[in-house]
Amino acid sequence: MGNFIGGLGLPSSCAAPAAHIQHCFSPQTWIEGAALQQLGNVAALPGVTSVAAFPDLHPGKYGPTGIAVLSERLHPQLIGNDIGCGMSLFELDLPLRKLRIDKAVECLRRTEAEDIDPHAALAASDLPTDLYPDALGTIGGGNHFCELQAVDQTDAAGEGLFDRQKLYLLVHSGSRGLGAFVFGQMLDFQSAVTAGLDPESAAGKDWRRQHDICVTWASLNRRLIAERAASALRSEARLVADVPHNLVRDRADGFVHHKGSAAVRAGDVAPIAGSRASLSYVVRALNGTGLSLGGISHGAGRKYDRATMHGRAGRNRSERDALLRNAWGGQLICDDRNLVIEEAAPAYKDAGQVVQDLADAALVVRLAAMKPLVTYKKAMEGPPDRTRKNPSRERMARRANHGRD
Ligand SMILES: Nc1nc2c(ncn2[C@@H]2O[C@H](COP(=O)(O)O)[C@@H](O)[C@H]2O)c(=O)[nH]1
Ligand SMILES: [Mn+2]
Repeated sequence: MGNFIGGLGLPSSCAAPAAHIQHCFSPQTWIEGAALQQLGNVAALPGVTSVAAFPDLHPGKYGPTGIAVLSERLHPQLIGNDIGCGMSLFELDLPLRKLRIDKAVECLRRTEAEDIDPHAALAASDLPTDLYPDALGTIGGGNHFCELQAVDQTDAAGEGLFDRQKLYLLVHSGSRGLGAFVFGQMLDFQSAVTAGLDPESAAGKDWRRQHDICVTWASLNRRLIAERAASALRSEARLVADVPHNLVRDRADGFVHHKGSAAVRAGDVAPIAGSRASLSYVVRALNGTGLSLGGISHGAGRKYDRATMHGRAGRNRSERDALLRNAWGGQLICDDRNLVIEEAAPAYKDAGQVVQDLADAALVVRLAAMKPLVTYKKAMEGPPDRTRKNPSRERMARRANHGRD
């Protein structure tokens, strides 16, 4: 067996003819060489027939982020552990003029303490009521967030859709420990890592069934986070858009794997996140997405990895203090000093350029630019502890191994 390359687990000796790669970004966009190498590896995976790469493309642990991949086989490794991760945008029935940022910070800090009934929510979503109930309505670590936003600018195509007097919530989260558990099981199954899964095999069907559960759970999670945040702000949240970016979708000619690419259909409204100290955008997907495998960017994408950021930002106390505020008077809630640095705005590409590239490729039309007012980020979490006893995890394992009970 050959060497493993690019973190993809693809043996270098299985050199299949690489699939066509559609580059949906301009020369102005920063793309790391390592990401392009990983992209080439993806195109050579068994069963892969077409790949689209978006301007937020950057290297990842198991392959690049910012891609859509059409394949006749299922490749769980392309999706990774945060199955169903996505961005959801909500409008709050709270006027911007009433906002006191310091007060909102205190309220949003209590987001995860707000009362919810996870069992009832799971039942209403046709999910088992014991499926990671304690994790529901929680943001998770890393670059997941819950952010209070206001409209900075509306574009002609977005006129009437966004209210400059209102507040909005952008929630980025996924399937938490549930997705990590499903992916962890897959990593134990080495052949899936290298060759992917036959969708008709028992293992393929099993992963797909668990994947679908994770996608539903993750969407519910974002909704409950928004409900909690809205309740902490004494307000109600109305869903504007819920767009997952780590999942598989069916097509007549195979399976489209979205890894860090928003899964859209023409006409859909989708958020494209920037950073906590730069603008995020809302776009409408155009017919051109038929040619990009139904994918567009969901964020700006990383420019610098976490380790590199420690030499670039927050090098002294005043720099670190400055990282807690932004140009719109916005504030960051984050108790993890490392995360404050690793997630600083310069860690990310320019979301404005990302949107411009997508518009130039006739994939989207811009609707609005949104400014960050309060961003809530949670401390980084370690890798999932797969040995700890957890009743709902064990039930999930039983389901995975023996089918539905
Ligand atoms: N508005 C904000 N956007 C943010 C923040 N932190 C990160 N980001 C953007 O989200 C995506 C998430 O990428 P993923 O690969 O983890 O799904 C990232 O590309 C950034 O552009 C934030 O605090 N606020
Ligand atoms: Mn994500």
